[in-house]
Amino acid sequence: MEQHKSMIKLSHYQFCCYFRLFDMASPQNPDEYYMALCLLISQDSPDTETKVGACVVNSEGTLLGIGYNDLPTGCSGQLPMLRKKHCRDRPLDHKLLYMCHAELNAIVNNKGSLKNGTIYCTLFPCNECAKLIIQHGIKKIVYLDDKYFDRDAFMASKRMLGVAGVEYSYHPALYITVNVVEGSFVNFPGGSNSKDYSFSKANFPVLYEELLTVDWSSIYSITDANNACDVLYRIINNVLDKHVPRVKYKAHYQLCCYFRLFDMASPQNPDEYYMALCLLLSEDSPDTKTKVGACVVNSEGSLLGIGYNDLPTGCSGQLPMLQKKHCKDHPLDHKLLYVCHAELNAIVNSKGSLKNGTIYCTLFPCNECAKLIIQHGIKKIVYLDDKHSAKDTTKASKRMLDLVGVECRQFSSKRTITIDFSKKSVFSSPPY
Ligand SMILES: O=c1ccn([C@H]2C[C@H](O)[C@@H](COP(=O)(O)O)O2)c(=O)[nH]1
Repeated sequence: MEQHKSMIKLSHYQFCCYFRLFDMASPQNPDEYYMALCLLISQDSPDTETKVGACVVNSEGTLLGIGYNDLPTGCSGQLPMLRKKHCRDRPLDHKLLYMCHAELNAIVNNKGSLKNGTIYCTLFPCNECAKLIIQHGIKKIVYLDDKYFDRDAFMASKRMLGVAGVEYSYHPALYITVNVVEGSFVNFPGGSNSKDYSFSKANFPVLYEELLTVDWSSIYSITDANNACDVLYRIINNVLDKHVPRVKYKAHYQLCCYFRLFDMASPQNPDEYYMALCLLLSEDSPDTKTKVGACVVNSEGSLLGIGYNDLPTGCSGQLPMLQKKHCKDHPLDHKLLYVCHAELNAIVNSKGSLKNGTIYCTLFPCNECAKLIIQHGIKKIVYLDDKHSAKDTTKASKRMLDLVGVECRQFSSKRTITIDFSKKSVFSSPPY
């Protein structure tokens, strides 16, 4: 039997495990399987310093969404991606103002319910991602790296996750040696600090056949491990495209009965109607200084989601809501680390597609909300107040929204609408 043998030392754990995707509908070791997928996904990130991958899995163990850190859809190559030290004089060019995190992208990509699901990520989620995770009902995080553990955003994240009862566990990394032997088996024997994988032709026919089509000689000649990884990555991607659906979509349309209370399918003046709703919603916010309301409407004008600024679900009364000036000595008690913005809540609450839809909000959305708005395909923002217009976060938000052509319109009206429950009526000043 002719034998072609290739030994490739992989410094990237992902390639070895990723092979398992081909023949395993329900992975024997889901943590390892999905973490390998995250690592592969992370390779697509344009961030040259920190590439992050994430995927979300529902309560039944089905993969529902994948994502990596990237600029918002439509912004690639048109926004700066600088580290803080490279833009000291130009704070508006800092990449973190614009970058959509891998976790956000995996969650936004997902089309099913994530209630009681799991998120896998190569980096521990920051506080903004933790808000999204909690609001989506995800109950477990498996992560690989925690390199920013001492930053406020990450300490706040753990604090919130702990209060909300989201479990998180560390996944140990492995280093693997790949060994391919044509004609008999594909073997992934481990060295020290690694694990053995053996794939027989009988058990893994698809993978096996595909690997035999590879010109391994081209890989023998590659001495540099990263180049070898690139070659393998391309091969795997080709095979994946043929054999494995990347994301399983699951439609989940359930409109909240609450919306029917208003009983107006197509309001005469949608902007006024939805802004009035936002103002009503904002009244429920526990933030005593700035109460914000938001709602999202799909491309056909149907109301799909509502929200106001509040602590993540399950955290009320258990996390601080202090203004910056009241927690100078305790920066970890600052409300902005924890509060889920009204826009985020409206988007997360919504149960249908927001592509080409509109978001109504009482305050101009910040950069974090703008990322969510763009990634969800929302094309119009109607806002009432722009009191934070001088902040970098608002300027960065406008820069991104402008770039991708999201229309932003300020709503104004001199009208007064009074709802009098005792008289069971609504009074409004002209013209209605
Ligand atoms: O786009 C936005 C921006 C802010 N919020 C919320 C978050 C906070 O609860 C307040 C802002 O507090 P200030 O004391 O005015 O800084 O508004 C939001 O929901 N959406």
